[in-house]
Amino acid sequence: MNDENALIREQAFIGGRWIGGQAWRDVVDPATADRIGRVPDLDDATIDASVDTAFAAFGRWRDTSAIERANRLMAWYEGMCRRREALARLMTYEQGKPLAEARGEVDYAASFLRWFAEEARRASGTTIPSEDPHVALGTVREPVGVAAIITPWNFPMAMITRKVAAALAAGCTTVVKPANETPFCALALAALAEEVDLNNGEFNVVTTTGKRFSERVCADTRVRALSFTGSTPVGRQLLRDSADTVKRVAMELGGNAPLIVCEDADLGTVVEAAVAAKFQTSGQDCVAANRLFVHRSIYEPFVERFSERMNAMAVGSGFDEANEIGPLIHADAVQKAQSLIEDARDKGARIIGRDQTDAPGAHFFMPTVVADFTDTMRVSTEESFAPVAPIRAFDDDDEVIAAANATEHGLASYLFTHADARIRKFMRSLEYGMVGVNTMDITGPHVPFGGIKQSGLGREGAHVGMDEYLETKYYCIGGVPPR
Ligand SMILES: NC(=O)c1ccc[n+]([C@@H]2O[C@H](COP(=O)([O-])OP(=O)(O)OC[C@H]3O[C@@H](n4cnc5c(N)ncnc54)[C@H](O)[C@@H]3O)[C@@H](O)[C@H]2O)c1
Ligand SMILES: N[C@@H](CC=O)C(=O)O
Repeated sequence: MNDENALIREQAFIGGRWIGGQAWRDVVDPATADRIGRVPDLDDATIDASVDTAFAAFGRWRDTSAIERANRLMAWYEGMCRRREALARLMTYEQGKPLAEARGEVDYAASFLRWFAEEARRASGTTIPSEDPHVALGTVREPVGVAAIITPWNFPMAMITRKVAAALAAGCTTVVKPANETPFCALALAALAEEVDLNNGEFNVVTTTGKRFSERVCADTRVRALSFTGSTPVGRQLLRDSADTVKRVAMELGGNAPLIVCEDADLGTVVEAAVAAKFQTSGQDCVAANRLFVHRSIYEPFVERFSERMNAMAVGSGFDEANEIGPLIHADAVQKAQSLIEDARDKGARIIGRDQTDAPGAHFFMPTVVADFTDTMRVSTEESFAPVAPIRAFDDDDEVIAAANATEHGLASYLFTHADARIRKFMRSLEYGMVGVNTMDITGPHVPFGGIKQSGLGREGAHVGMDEYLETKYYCIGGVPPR
C-alpha cells in the first residue's frame, strides 16, 4: 500500500464508530481526475444522530479537568507528528498541493493541537472589586456547548484543527463537516483522534452536503456555536440560518488581499516574497495576494522579474518534488481562471505567461500575470483562487491605500517598504484584519487570524482563539461575612 493510502477511511466517524450510509460520494485526485475512493453522503437522520452524540458527550467532556483535555490534545498532536509523511502524502493525493506545502500544512495543523493544549489551562475568569464589602463578584468561563464546524478544501487539515482544538480545549464537543473534495484528510484526523481516546463523541466527522448539514445543525437548539471557514456568499447564508436559534457564530470568509510594493523596497527580496504570497497552494489561499500594486518608478522591472520567476515555476503533480504549482481543485476553478484572464485581456490588460496548452492536465493552470489591471476588470474585485497575478502601478500613498481598500473584503494585506512613518500610515489606513510588513509569512497558531468587513467575524488562534467557544458567567455572592 502506498503511504498516501495508509490513512484513507471510507466511513464517517460518529461517537467513535465508523459508519457507512445509503448514498455515497466519490472523491477524486485533482491531478488526474481519477477516483480515489468514496465516502457516505449522510442523510438528515444521521446528521441529527451526530448532534445527539456530541450533545451527550458534552455533558461528560465539559466536566473533565483542563489538564485532561490538554493531555488528550497533546497526544493527538504527537500522533500527527508521528504520521507526518503519510498525512502529507494523503493531502497531496486528495487536495493536490505540492508535497513540501502539504508537509508544511500538516505541521501547521498539528501546531494548533499543541497550542490549544497549552491554552486549555488558561481559560481563567476574573474577580471584580465589589462596591459592597458583603458581596463577592467575579466571572467564570464555561464552554458554550456543541459546536458545528464547516471547513473548506484548500487547507483540509489546518482549518479543522484550528477550530476543533480551540473548541475541545474550551470543553465543547464538535461535529465537523469537511469539504466534499477533501473528506479523507478529515477522516485521517479522526483515525488519529480515535487512537488517543477522543472517540466518545467529542470529535465527530460527518460527510454530507453543506446545505443539508447546515439546515439540520442551524435549526438544532442544542448546537450553540457554528464556526465556518469558506466563501463569503455561503457565510452570509449561514449567518441568516443561525439567526433563528441565535447561535454563536465565527466566520472566516473570502479575501482579496492587496500587496503593495513601495519604491524603496529591495526588488530581489520583494519578488521572492510576492511570488510566494501569490502562488502558494497554487493561488488557492484565502490570504493569497490577489492584487499587486507597485510604485511606478520600479513597476516595469518588477513586472519583468516577477514574470521571469513565475515562468520558471514547474507545474505538475504535487508528488514530484520539483513542482511548485499543483493542480487546481477541479475543472470549474480552471474555467474561472481562464474567464478572468479573458475578461482582463478584452479590457486591455497585458497577459504574460506560458501558453495554457502547456498545462500538464485538464485541472492545471499555467501561472499568469495580468499587467496594468484596472478597476473595471473582474480580477480587481473577485478572489481568483488561482495562479493569476494582477499587477498595476501607483503614484502616491493615498491613491494606493484607497485602491487597496476598495473591496468588500478585509482579510490579509501586505506592504513592502522600509520607511517607518510610511509603515505606520499604512498600518492605520489599511482596512484589513491582518497586515504583513516586509513579509508574507504571517500565520501561525500564536497569531489572531481573521478578517474585517465581509471577510468574517471573530479570530482564530492565539490567546483569543478559545473565546469563540466560551461563555462568560458572572456571579454575585451576597451575605459574605466580615473578616
Ligand atoms: N478566512 C479564512 O480563514 C479562509 C480560509 C480558507 C478558505 N477561505 C475561503 O474559502 C473559499 C474557498 O473554499 P470553498 O470553495 O471550499 O468555499 P465554500 O464556501 O464553497 O465551501 C466551504 C464549505 O462550506 C460547504 N458549503 C458549501 N455550500 C454550502 C451551503 N449552502 N450551506 C452550508 N455549507 C455549504 C462546503 O461543502 C465546504 O465544506 C474562499 O473564498 C477562501 O477565501 C477562507
Ligand atoms: N493560509 C491560511 C488559510 C487560508 O486559506 C492560513 O494560513 O491559515
